[in-house]
Amino acid sequence: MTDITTAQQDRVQIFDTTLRDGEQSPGATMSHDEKMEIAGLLDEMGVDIIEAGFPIASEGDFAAVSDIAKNAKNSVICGLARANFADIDRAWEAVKHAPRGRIHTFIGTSPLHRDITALDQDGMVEKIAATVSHARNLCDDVQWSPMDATRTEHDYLCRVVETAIKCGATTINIPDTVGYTAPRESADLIRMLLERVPGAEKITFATHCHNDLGMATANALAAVEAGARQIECTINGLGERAGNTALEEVVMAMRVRNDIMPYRTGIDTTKIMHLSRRVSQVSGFAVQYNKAVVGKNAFLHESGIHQDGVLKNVQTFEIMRPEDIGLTAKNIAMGKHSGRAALRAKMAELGYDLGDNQLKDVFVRFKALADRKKEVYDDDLVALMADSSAGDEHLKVQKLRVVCGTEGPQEAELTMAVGGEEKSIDATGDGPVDACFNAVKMLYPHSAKLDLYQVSAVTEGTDAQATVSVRISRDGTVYTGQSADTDTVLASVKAYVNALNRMHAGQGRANNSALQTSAAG
Ligand SMILES: CC(=O)SCCNC(=O)CCNC(=O)[C@H](O)C(C)(C)COP(=O)(O)OP(=O)(O)OC[C@H]1O[C@@H](n2cnc3c(N)ncnc32)[C@H](O)[C@@H]1OP(=O)(O)O
Ligand SMILES: CC(C)C(=O)C(=O)O
Repeated sequence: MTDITTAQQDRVQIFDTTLRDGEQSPGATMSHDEKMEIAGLLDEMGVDIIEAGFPIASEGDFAAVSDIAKNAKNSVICGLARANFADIDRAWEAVKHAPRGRIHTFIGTSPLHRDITALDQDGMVEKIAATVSHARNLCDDVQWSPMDATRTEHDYLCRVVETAIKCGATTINIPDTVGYTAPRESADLIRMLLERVPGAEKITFATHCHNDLGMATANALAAVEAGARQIECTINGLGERAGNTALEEVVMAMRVRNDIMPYRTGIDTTKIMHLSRRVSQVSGFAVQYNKAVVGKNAFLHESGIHQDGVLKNVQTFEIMRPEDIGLTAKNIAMGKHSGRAALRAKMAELGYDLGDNQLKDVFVRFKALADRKKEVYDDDLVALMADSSAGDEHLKVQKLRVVCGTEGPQEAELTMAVGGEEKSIDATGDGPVDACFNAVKMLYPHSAKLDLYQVSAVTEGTDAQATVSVRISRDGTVYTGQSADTDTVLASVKAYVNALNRMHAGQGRANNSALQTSAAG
């Protein structure tokens, strides 16, 4: 017979905040549709709680959280709120549509944050009592966070946590807001709260770590060992500054080292790779090659001794099986002679369930790519999917010819459909990309500013595809575009046009422009 108490004690809830804290990374904007897609994938993967946004922040955030709540299947949908009634009411308005909704309210409790909100210790306790009670009157599932908990005096932290529990909080999250703590201290803090706070045994403690000193994963796991039973994390560790605890890292650590960390999650780990790729694509944040679990090199072996070992027994240099995170065995080689059945099967391996119409479109583009490239790798196909665009776009690149080289100025001849009307222009610039962007702007005059232009090679070789991310902004709203092609200049123009199409369709996000501080002053 299963020991139910032990089983429950071993279960760690995964709270994903890619769509809230992750999206707070400067520049990591996601459109409404992209958020819906990512939330659907997180729900399917078995994430227990999805923090879908900060509903009072903007109409766009409110709409995203409401729509995600309406479409939720298994996950609890959570909205963030500051310690005031207006934020809490707005969060409830958004999450109440979910089969299970949660309000997450917070306030900074450390001396630095008490100064900012101009509250003394007693005043803050009163505010916490009033706001947590208000949230609990609206919703049965209330999470409360003392922001900057790891720099809050212990006695005061115990007092505020006790207040929140008494007023109805069901989860208490202990954030290491600035990535300041270290593993032993992270564990000691949770242990101290469990020992000292009356009622602590009735609620779930959560851990929310940032990676400023590279310790977010270690700190989260240490908190779990001490009794926390919810980890807050993001896909690829996306998040403010150096990011949050990476979901894939904590989940795989508990799975691979279950001998010393005997905890369970509800995550279907085979969905990790697909989510990692999609979040990277939609946020425009590339995953570093040597990133734990999901980096391009995580299962690659180049040096002879390692290759020899892996060939004789893969466990010599691999502690996880690639298929456990959804990296498929490459037994279907894709090339110009492949047909639709193989493409559909390969795409399914990569996590894309293609309907008949989508397969038709992707197949045409796959064949065009296979004609230009000797081998079509999995990453090429993923890039091809990122390049999928709707047929009814306002701007469409039709023809492009570029002259570049040592004899400047570089020139671009561009033909583009603008609202269905074909237009052509010649333009010059400082380099081929500049010439092309100038041509686009002459055919479609606009006042948007180019904030980011980023190119990365998808695979190796001179025939590799380039993926290009472009970010533009206008009147405080940010629009992103992506494209991939073996022709880097064409990929650049298509990514730019993709961002402009989103601007035309009003699919942007308010720009909480990043403040940057520098040690140099
Ligand atoms: C650690 C974290 O990740 S916390 C979440 C951070 N995320 C974000 O801030 C993203 C979304 N934020 C936004 O869109 C905006 O900041 C808004 C809409 C929430 C607020 O915008 P504004 O009203 O213009 O306020 P602004 O951003 O300038 O300042 C924040 C205000 O909230 C107050 N505040 C901050 N945290 C809290 C809190 N937990 N409870 C109550 N008040 C708070 C600040 O003291 C400040 O108040 P003030 O305007 O009276 O000085
Ligand atoms: C809102 C809180 C939980 C937060 O994001 C932090 O403190 O980092």
